Amino acid sequence: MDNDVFYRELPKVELHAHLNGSVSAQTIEKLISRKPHLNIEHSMTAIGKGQRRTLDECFEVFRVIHKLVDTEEDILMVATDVIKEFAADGVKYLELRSTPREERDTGLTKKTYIETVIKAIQKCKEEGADIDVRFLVAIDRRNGTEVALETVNLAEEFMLSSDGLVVGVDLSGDPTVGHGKDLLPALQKAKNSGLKLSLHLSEIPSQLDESDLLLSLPPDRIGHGTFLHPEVGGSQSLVNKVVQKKIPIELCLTSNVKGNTVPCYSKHHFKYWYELGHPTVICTDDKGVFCTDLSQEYQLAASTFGLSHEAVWKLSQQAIDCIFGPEIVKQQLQEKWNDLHPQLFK
Ligand SMILES: CC(C)=CCNc1ncnc2c1ncn2[C@@H]1O[C@H](COP(=O)(O)O)[C@@H](O)[C@H]1O
Ligand SMILES: [Zn+2]
Repeated sequence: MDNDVFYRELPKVELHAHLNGSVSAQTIEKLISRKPHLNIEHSMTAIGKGQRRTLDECFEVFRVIHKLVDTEEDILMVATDVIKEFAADGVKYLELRSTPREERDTGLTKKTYIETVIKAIQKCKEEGADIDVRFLVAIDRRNGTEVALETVNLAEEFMLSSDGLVVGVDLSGDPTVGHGKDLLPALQKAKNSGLKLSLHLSEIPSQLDESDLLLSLPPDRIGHGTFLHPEVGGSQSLVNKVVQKKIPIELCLTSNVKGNTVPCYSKHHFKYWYELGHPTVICTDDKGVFCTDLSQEYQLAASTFGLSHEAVWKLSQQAIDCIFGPEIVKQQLQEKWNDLHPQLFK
């Protein structure tokens, strides 16, 4: 089997995808044609092959995309397109995350924002897309304690009313802004109410105290964890906590290389955690902004670290254990993987 075909056909689980960072070039074109007066060009919303940016520049890209995605219609289209693209890439289970924005930015209340994403998930299901999609409501760390609490309250409400679609909360946003200690009460509240937590942790150096504090919750999954281990200025005690609590880490290779927090693919911390035998899940982060998809990320991990097709299969299958969806969904996915195995390894 052709290598590209193998990676596309490989059934995959995507657990770390920010909605507005996942918007494809085709969808951006549609948005630009809806809003020509904004004078936005596609080069302003994506970081191409071989290009790298500072973190600040990356976050500027999100501001541009947010200008393009500012009505209910836009959000519905963007979410629908993103879900269908993941499905076309062989993703069988997706946890999408997105930050409900302030009403002044979108004309939508935060509640309607979440409802619109849920509507897109339901629409894709009705249209028969072969993908199970769940939603994590995101907290932008720069907005502080009160907004975080407001977001958690909404997530709690939707956890009960969305028929199991809202499963958790994400903590993300510019890691150089704000401190986790201000968000701890909101995150603790979310956890107490049964929401799962996926937290961006140690995405930049010198966040040891914050990481230590947030690990005490503990989170159910970690996003990036780039600077947790001692080889890059983290600490053995942080690593021990993550290992003892078996907290899965979501790893996004291209995002970290293009965002300049990792010097090159071969120095990516995938190697460190994979060799420890710790649960790691390959993810895209922002497939639109970083011009990638999940098949490509698996392929890059395999070619960089010399993984066989069998090892890659195992990696994608082990991701099932890390989902926030219920046990029954894990079983269904295991069955799907078992059914598809002979096709890929004939
Ligand atoms: C800068 C860089 C290398 C990005 C990748 N690493 C990231 N780190 C933290 N937060 C992120 C990252 N990528 C996306 N986000 C969050 O996701 C948002 C975009 O998706 P959404 O509007 O929540 O639907 C961004 O505004 C930001 O809050
Ligand atoms: Zn992220």
